[in-house]
This record gives sequence, structure tokens and C-alpha cells, in this order.
Amino acid sequence: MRSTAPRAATPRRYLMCPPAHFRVTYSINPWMDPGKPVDLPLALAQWEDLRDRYLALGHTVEELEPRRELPDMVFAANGATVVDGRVLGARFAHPERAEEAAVHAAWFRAQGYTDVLEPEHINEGEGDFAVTASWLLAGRGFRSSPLSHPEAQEFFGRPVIGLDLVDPRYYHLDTALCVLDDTTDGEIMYYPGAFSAGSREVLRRLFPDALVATEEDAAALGLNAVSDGRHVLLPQAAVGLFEPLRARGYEPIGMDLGELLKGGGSVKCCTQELRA
Ligand SMILES: CN(C)C(=N)NCCC[C@H](N)C(=O)O
Repeated sequence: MRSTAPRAATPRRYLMCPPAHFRVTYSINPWMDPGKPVDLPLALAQWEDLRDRYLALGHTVEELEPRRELPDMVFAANGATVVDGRVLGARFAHPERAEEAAVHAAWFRAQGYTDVLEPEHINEGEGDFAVTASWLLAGRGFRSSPLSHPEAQEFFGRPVIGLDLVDPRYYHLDTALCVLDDTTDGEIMYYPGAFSAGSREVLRRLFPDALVATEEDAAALGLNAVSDGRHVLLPQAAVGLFEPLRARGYEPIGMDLGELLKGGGSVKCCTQELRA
């Protein structure tokens, strides 16, 4: 029987970017409708709530200066992937976000990171890379190039497991899969419908005990979640995930990021993890 003992949280360091200039003026994913108005003060309040929740849980939050000409910068998870203090920069698929990559790379250099790779191939940071204890799970199909996978493997020296995304609503890996406990290779939650048949089989083989999300919870972007090993911050509308998480010893914390959902992102998209 699976243990329901409370899990242990570990302190994290996150990089976030306030949505001071967030707006939806173009559409590069099916969630974005430039016809729908964004309530900017509400978006800011929702984002601050998320940041403050991290701080209250004892985590550190670094803030990136938002740029007026880059309305999607609030989705900071896309700007890089950091593991063991090594920074794999991003290269965006769409010209609308291209300049964000340099902003992130400059921030890391200014912070004293020395191992910063500006990649040759398209990768959208933690949008498509998820880190377990020893692997890098890597999405492809809509944004990150399959060629970014060997590039990441070479840079981090970790085995990369490529996963094919097939449903445009789940255009990034982190809209369909979340690592719950990164001290093991076994604890994830995911939505099978986002993946090709072969990738579903890979996930079943590697993660036989995974929490499998329903279509309804996935459609609420419930997998776009952040776990510190114990607390799982996730969109509050993904109600079906709360009990299964509790049954595994996690403490789900529902967040309302409804305004940012209009850009196609939620909790995880707003949160880049700085791993040492
Ligand atoms: C989890 N992450 C990082 C994301 N899924 N990012 C959301 C990006 C949204 C943006 N409008 C875009 O389409 O690129």
C-alpha cells in the first residue's frame, strides 16, 4: 500500500516576473484570444498572491524586471532551465517571444552564473523540460525542437527522455506533466491524452505509480503545478487532483491565476526554478 505520511518540503529558489505589461495581443497557443480583455490589476494581484504564497512557505523568489514590449514575460519558466547551477538558456519558437531569451541570459550572467549556454536549437525552458532526481523529461511537438534534447543531455549530463506532445492545448510539457518529488525518479502526475501512444507507454513504464489526471483537470491546466516536495501549488479549478494528492501525502494549495490563463499559462509557467 502507498504511504500517506506527510512529505518533506525542501526550500526552493524561484525566478518570477511580475505581469506589469501582460496583455494578449497575439495568439500563439489555443488559450490566447486577443478579443478577450485582460484585467491587468487582477492579473497582478493573482501573481502577487502566488509569489507571496511561495514566500510564506519559506521559499526565495527572485524577480525579473518586466519589459513593456514583451507581454508574455510573466511566463518566466520559459526563459531557461537551471540544474546544478548550469543554465541552459532558451530559444523561442515564436518571434513574439524571441527577445525574452537574451533578457534571461543577461540576468543569469549579472547574478554571477558562469555556466550559461545560449542554445543552438529551439527550447522553451522549463515549459518543455522537467527535472526528476536523475532524468530530464523533455517535450517536443509544438515548441521545443527534438534537436534541443541531445543539446540538453550534453549540457547537463543527464539522460533525456523525449516525450511527444500531440494535443495543441497542451503545447508545452508542463501543461500536461508535473514532477511532484524530485528526490526520486518515480513521482509525477500527468495527463495521458496530451501524449502520443508511444510516449504514453514510456510514461507507464517509467512511472507505474504516477497520479494520472483526468481530461477535466488537465483542461483546467491542473498539471501546470509547482511542488516543493510537499506543497503542490496548482490551479484551484483542478478540483479532481486535490484528493489524490492528499492520499499520497502532498498538501495541495489551489491558486487562482485566471487572468494569466488567458495567455495560456498558470502556476508553473510563472515559476522558473533555480536549482543551486
Ligand atoms: C509552463 N509554461 C512555461 C508555459 N506553458 N508557458 C506559458 C506560455 C504562454 C505564452 N503565451 C506562450 O504561448 O508562449
